[in-house]
Amino acid sequence: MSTRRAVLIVNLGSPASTDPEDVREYLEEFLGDPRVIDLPRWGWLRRLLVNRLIIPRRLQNSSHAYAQIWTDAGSPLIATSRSACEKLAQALSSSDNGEATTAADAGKESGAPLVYLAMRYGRPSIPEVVAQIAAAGVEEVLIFPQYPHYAMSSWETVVVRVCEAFAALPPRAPHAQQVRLHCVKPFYADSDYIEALAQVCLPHLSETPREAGDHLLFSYHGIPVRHVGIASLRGVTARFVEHPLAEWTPEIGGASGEGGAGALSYVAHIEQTTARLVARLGDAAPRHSLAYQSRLVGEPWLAPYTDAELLRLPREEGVRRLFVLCPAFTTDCLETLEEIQMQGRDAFLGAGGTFFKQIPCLNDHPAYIDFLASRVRHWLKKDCLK
Ligand SMILES: C=CC1=C(C)c2cc3[nH]c(cc4nc(cc5[nH]c(cc1n2)c(C)c5CCC(=O)O)C(CCC(=O)O)=C4C)c(C)c3C=C
Ligand SMILES: [Fe+2]
Ligand SMILES: [Fe+2]
Repeated sequence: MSTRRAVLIVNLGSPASTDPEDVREYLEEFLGDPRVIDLPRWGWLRRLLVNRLIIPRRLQNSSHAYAQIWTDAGSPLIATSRSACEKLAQALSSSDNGEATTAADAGKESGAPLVYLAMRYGRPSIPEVVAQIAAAGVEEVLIFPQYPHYAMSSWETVVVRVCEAFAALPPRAPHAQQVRLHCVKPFYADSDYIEALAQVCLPHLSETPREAGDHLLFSYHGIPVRHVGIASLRGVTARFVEHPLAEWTPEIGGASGEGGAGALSYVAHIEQTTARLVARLGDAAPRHSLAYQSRLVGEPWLAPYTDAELLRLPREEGVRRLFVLCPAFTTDCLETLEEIQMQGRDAFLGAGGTFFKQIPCLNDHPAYIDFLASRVRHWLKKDCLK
């Protein structure tokens, strides 16, 4: 009998609704994650700071921002992630490696890998989806965090939470103790990922004739400067030693550079994505620069800041027409649809710009589905850890 396999796609997640109480619950889970807000070290003091100071100050603005982007299908991030999962399952089912089915078809017997979707915060939660995976008798799981770049607050917290959820399954859960976990590493330089970005960008860049003041801004989600190079294995149990984090342990905390000492550097990953995409776009890309968005107050975050750049570029660099690409987000979400597409556009046009285009994220674009399917096929061929 063939091994039962599943792919677990994990994205960040959204509140259940734009109601301030749902947004509060979501932010409490998100900002209560010690890999997101890691100071102060004492849990009780951190919870006090997050729940009594940070969240009350953000709640009204966050709920309003979510209301601006909410659709009939709910959160764009969740709806788009669902669509990408369905398309991935379809793509795999037409491949040579057997058929894949979405988790909704799990009752039907087949040797095919199942495709599951979970959110790091909110629902469908990682523990509930992990319980479904165990109940389906799955023996091998490919964790696929939807983050191209390593950060403790994104890729790592997803992987650790999945490991914790498997470890917490009751011992009698079917196959709970035998499930083998593998994981897709941050894919910042993967040629299929870069190609997918190029396929999304090119039509937008060529939509209008090129002009002298054109500029392409790469806007990545920021993190506190202090987080660069931090990685923590807390929560990854010895049972999951096949996990690539174990393979990377000696490299954690190193300097920048690919593959060697800086394998977990967010900034090194971002520079690689930018350089490779610019090389791929060639003459199709106008002048470009890089900035970091979505910072919280309280300590220095990676700079330059996108909001400041949106004012500086027209005022000091003579930029008139701006394209903004956000490659840290695989799915359009609050940070692209509201912060860039709404607030960013207003700021840039108000500062003298004449044209503003937010290039969509990869979402469920066929080239992104090709990339997802290609990573899964590598795993099915058992060479995912090479
Ligand atoms: C792309 C990777 C992400 C990293 C790294 C990241 C780090 C990080 N984020 C916060 C605080 C917030 N982020 C918020 C929204 C948000 N963040 C990401 C991705 C990354 N965050 C996404 C995809 C989203 C959008 C979710 C959606 O529902 O559409 C928010 C909530 C919105 C708000 O109130 O502004 C907060 C807060 C920190 C502190 C951090 C690293 C330390
Ligand atoms: Fe964030
Ligand atoms: Fe934001």
